[in-house]
Amino acid sequence: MIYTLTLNPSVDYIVAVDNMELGGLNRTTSETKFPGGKGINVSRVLKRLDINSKALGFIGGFTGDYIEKYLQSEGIETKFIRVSEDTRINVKLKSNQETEINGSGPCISKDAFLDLINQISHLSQEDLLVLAGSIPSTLPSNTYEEIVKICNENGVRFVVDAEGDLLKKVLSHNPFLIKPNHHELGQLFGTTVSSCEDALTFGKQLVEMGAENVIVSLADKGAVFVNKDVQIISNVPKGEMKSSVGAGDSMVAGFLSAYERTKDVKESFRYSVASGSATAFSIGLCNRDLVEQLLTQVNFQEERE
Ligand SMILES: Nc1ncnc2c1ncn2[C@@H]1O[C@H](COP(=O)(O)OP(=O)(O)OP(=O)(O)O)[C@@H](O)[C@H]1O
Ligand SMILES: O=P(O)(O)OC[C@@]1(O)O[C@H](CO)[C@@H](O)[C@@H]1O
Repeated sequence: MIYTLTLNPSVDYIVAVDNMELGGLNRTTSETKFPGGKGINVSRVLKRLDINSKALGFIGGFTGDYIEKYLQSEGIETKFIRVSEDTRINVKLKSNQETEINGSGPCISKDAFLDLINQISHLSQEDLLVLAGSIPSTLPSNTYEEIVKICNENGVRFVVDAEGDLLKKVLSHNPFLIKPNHHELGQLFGTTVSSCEDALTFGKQLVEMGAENVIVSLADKGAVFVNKDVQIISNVPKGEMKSSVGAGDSMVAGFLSAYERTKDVKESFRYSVASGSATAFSIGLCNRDLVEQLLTQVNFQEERE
């Protein structure tokens, strides 16, 4: 079973404003809301690609109720731990540019954290855990490391989609898959990554540091895949960009969905790119029809064994 863990879920409130004026009264031209948080997005896209998963994490209050009911209405199994404060609301503002305001999220008590550790301890070799997103400030900063150590003790494969130190510290524990974007990759190495060639160079280093499979996304510039056997540079499909929220998470879900079926990393990477772009071309997350339509536009420009 695939489990996704979202330590800090959100209700994503996506609003469009023409010519946003800071300090003035702005009125929306459209508004919509969805359950969010990176792991939850992975579960939602997996479901659309016909793969079941169970969503774990902390939720609270009316926003937490909204997320749980929404996921259940989509047929996604959940086993959230309740906390006393409300789950955060993240504002995604679409105007001349995309601007995001992410909340800091509820306080997580020691007991709630121990409940989570207990859940993770019950996963087994047949399971895969996706750890995605930021860690609430009330949890220790080594929370991901603590969780992946338990995974390794029990033979559970895990995927990490997180930034900076969170990602760096799990590398030596051998994640099955990581997916930094080019900014995050640059941050890790104290440099700027602006081309697919650069991304390949640093992606290879992440493999040497312990990651089994690495995808680096570079928004409209392409994407790269690296593991110990193969290095691939891919284009990304062309289309009308609607909202990039969840595009990276969709890449993780696209990869895992195809890997579950084929165990073929090249095919899984093609699905990953098509799923990322399908979400970028949608308000909300991608659907299966668009992913399959875009697959025909994913071309590997370079492939080295
Ligand atoms: N302008 C675009 N045109 C086509 N595809 C795009 C575009 N922007 C993003 N994508 C698709 O989305 C994927 C992920 O984009 P990006 O590199 O922005 O990841 P990210 O920063 O992790 O995303 P997120 O916004 O979810 O944090 C890309 O690999 C690509 O498939
Ligand atoms: O604050 P975090 O945990 O880093 O990111 C949370 C978030 O921005 O990531 C998702 C998109 O990837 C959104 O659904 C959500 O609002």
